[in-house]
Amino acid sequence: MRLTADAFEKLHHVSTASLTSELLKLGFRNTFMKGVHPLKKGKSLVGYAFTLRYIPAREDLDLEVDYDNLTNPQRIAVEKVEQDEVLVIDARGEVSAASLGHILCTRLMCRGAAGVVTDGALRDYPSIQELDFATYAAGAHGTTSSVLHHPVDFQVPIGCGGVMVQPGDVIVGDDEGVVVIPSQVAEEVAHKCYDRDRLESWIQQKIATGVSIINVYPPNEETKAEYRKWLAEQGEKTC
Ligand SMILES: O=C([O-])CC(=O)C(=O)O
Ligand SMILES: [Mg+2]
Repeated sequence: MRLTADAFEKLHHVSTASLTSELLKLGFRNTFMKGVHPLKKGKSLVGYAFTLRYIPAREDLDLEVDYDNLTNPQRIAVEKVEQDEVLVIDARGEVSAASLGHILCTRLMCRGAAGVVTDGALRDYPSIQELDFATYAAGAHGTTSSVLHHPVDFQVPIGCGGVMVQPGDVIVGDDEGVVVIPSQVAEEVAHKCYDRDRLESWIQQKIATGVSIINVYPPNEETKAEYRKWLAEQGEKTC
């Protein structure tokens, strides 16, 4: 299920914190990945999950140093990720070897991918930071993936940072971290969250002038009316 262009764009302008609150209202409590951080601050991420699952490596199967692009699920996945998709890797939170590195990130960027998210590590970390590409990881490690990880399949449900990710779920990242939005609610959540963030930034500006949180955060009917008036003055349609 794909988002409207409007909803996709709005998700670039909402915070992951706000998204977790909107998802909580719908009953989703576990949506924010633990321990997964942006390599590049100020680069937001919005895209559709393309999942890749790693299991622990074993010496008889994972001794390859020259990965076979035709048989290795990691390499096959990299050549399948499409425009606006995010490669989300289940690395079991293991950061003692990389999930992938600079060249594979570059290939994904050139394929039009929106970004890479792993709950493991990335290698070539300083070079990846130089790319104009949204990348999120739990750490940096110079060692190649096959020492620790056996890529086993892709486009299956996975866990990443302690959160379930289904292929096609909407992934949103900001400087705080990464949120997973179940695809069936993503359109609704995008619009509600955008409206919520506008209201909250108006409230924050009001609180910064020294007024009490009482009746303002959360807003009572009077404060809501004041906000609607302000929105109308901005020439915006009210929500
Ligand atoms: O061999 C690897 O782990 C991948 C790698 O360094 C890269 O993508 O640049
Ligand atoms: Mg490399």
